[in-house]
Amino acid sequence: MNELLRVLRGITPLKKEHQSIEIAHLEMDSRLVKQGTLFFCINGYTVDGHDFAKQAVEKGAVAVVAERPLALDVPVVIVRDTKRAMARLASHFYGEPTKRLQLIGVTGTNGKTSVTHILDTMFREAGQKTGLIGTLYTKIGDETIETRNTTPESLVLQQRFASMVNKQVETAVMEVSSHALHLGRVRGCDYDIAVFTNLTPDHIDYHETMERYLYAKSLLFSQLGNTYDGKTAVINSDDPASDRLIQMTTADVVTYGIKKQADVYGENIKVSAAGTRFTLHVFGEKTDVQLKLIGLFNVYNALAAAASAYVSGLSLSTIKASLEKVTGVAGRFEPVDEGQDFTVIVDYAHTPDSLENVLQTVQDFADNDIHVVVGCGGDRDATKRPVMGRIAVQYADRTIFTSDNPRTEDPDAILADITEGLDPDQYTVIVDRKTAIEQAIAAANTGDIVVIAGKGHETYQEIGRQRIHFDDREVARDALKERIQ
Ligand SMILES: CC(=O)N[C@H]1[C@@H](OP(=O)(O)OP(=O)(O)OC[C@H]2O[C@@H](n3ccc(=O)[nH]c3=O)[C@H](O)[C@@H]2O)O[C@H](CO)[C@@H](O)[C@@H]1O[C@H](C)C(=O)N[C@@H](C)C(=O)N[C@H](CCC(=O)O)C(=O)O
Ligand SMILES: Nc1ncnc2c1ncn2[C@@H]1O[C@H](COP(=O)(O)OP(=O)(O)OP(=O)(O)O)[C@@H](O)[C@H]1O
Ligand SMILES: N[C@H](CCC[C@H](N)C(=O)O)C(=O)O
Ligand SMILES: [Mg+2]
Repeated sequence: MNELLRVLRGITPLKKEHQSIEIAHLEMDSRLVKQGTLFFCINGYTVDGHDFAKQAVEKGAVAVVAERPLALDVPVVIVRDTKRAMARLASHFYGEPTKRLQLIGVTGTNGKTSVTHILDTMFREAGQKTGLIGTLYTKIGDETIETRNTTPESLVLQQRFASMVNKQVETAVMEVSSHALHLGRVRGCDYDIAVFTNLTPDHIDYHETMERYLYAKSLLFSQLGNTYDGKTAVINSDDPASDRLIQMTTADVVTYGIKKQADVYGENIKVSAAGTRFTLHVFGEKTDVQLKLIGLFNVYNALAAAASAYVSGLSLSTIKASLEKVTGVAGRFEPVDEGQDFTVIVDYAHTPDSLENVLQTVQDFADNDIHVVVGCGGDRDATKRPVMGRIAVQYADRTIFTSDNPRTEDPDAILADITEGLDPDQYTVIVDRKTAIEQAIAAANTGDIVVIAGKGHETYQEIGRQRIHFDDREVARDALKERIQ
């Protein structure tokens, strides 16, 4: 244990008889403790991990890291911040795995899942074994592991990276949420490339102001390092936050965009229902690209990925080939097709900006009416609700407001926030999401587009503290079959 703890500064030296204690595992959840574990007491939002230290010891913890003295039969190492100590010890315990991989972190309000998947396709196309950590899952090569958070806690992260190193992964791509940055989950991650997609209102419940939200995002760029050692920040120069983020890092900066001058840019963009065409310019070279992905926002995602891949040494021909190969990510602009004569799209838009982007895209090629089914999650940023309400009715010919994941909030109260200030003639409220989707599909005519927004890939609905099975795509498919019969 002495060897492990030596990386921590400012702790009381271990007693001699404790120095040789063998640490076989690190754990922050008492329920998962095994014999030989070093247990970290984390004071969380719901409970205080210090209250579970005794249980951890009963289950086999041989030492505990805590923020205050605890009466236990095992040594208690006192630190100022257990989360910080946990990140430090985890990266050391697992052999600093991120120094042995190319690590790319992607942050921003929207597009993280999309960009990480495009990058994953690119590195695979280049013949590399890849790892991916994000909203949908963690992937190591072709093995998929379920995850609860978009960006897991440091302990889990370092363990996953170690597993990637063991399995000869060369490049790992991960989504880095603002929560993770603020809570220090990614301390100890040695990023080679940090990517910024965009910053628009979301998570104000957590960060309180846009300024603090931006500050949290900027931590990824300050974390890139203070030395000129081949690290690169890849920044969307069309986003107003770009200057601030560029200032936060001394790493090399590569910009991408469409509107302003950038190192990597797209032009001649043509969006259609079949895909998106554009000319990709990368540091003076150019090539035409035919994306299967739809929408201007996906050009941004493609540019972010292209710039990062190019920086890491992939050729323009590999970049082009993989961009053309990328199919949609689950729940992102995902069509549900049962042979009907109108279009149904399930999309994870759960922020004002993403909803507007998706509806704008749909409007650009819609021949007939646009129907939208949308709601907002409970126990989450309430300020986005009326804004999303206004956006929906602005673009749609027929809007049904419904429940997303109400969680512990009253669904009617969430819907009242969404519809605040709207003309009641512009929308219908159907609290039950299944009924809302069924009605939207029943009302669609030839050539219409039905957008079901907010839950994308999610296969559950959280009502109260319960999670029930729910999948927008399944419900839509059943409704389509019913209609066709
Ligand atoms: C607000 C928040 O971020 N909460 C995270 C936090 O939970 P918490 O603070 O409530 O934890 P807690 O239940 O109080 O437990 C405290 C400690 O006691 C321990 N414990 C608890 C019970 C027990 O019996 N024994 C025990 O030892 C726990 O293991 C933990 O170490 O720590 C957990 C473990 O890391 C996270 O899973 C959890 O994320 C929850 C699920 C969450 O919803 N987080 C959201 C806000 C979030 O982080 N979202 C971003 C994506 C956002 C986006 O961009 O879309 C993400 O990265 O996922
Ligand atoms: N670059 C972009 N700009 C704006 N909107 C986007 C962009 N890319 C995707 N979107 C929209 O945002 C939704 C979420 O996209 P994606 O899952 O890639 O983002 P994310 O940042 O991973 O989100 P989350 O923070 O919830 O994990 C998509 O379904 C689409 O509607
Ligand atoms: N990671 C996002 C996902 C939101 C998805 C939406 N369906 C909701 O439940 O609000 C969040 O936790 O804010
Ligand atoms: Mg995501």
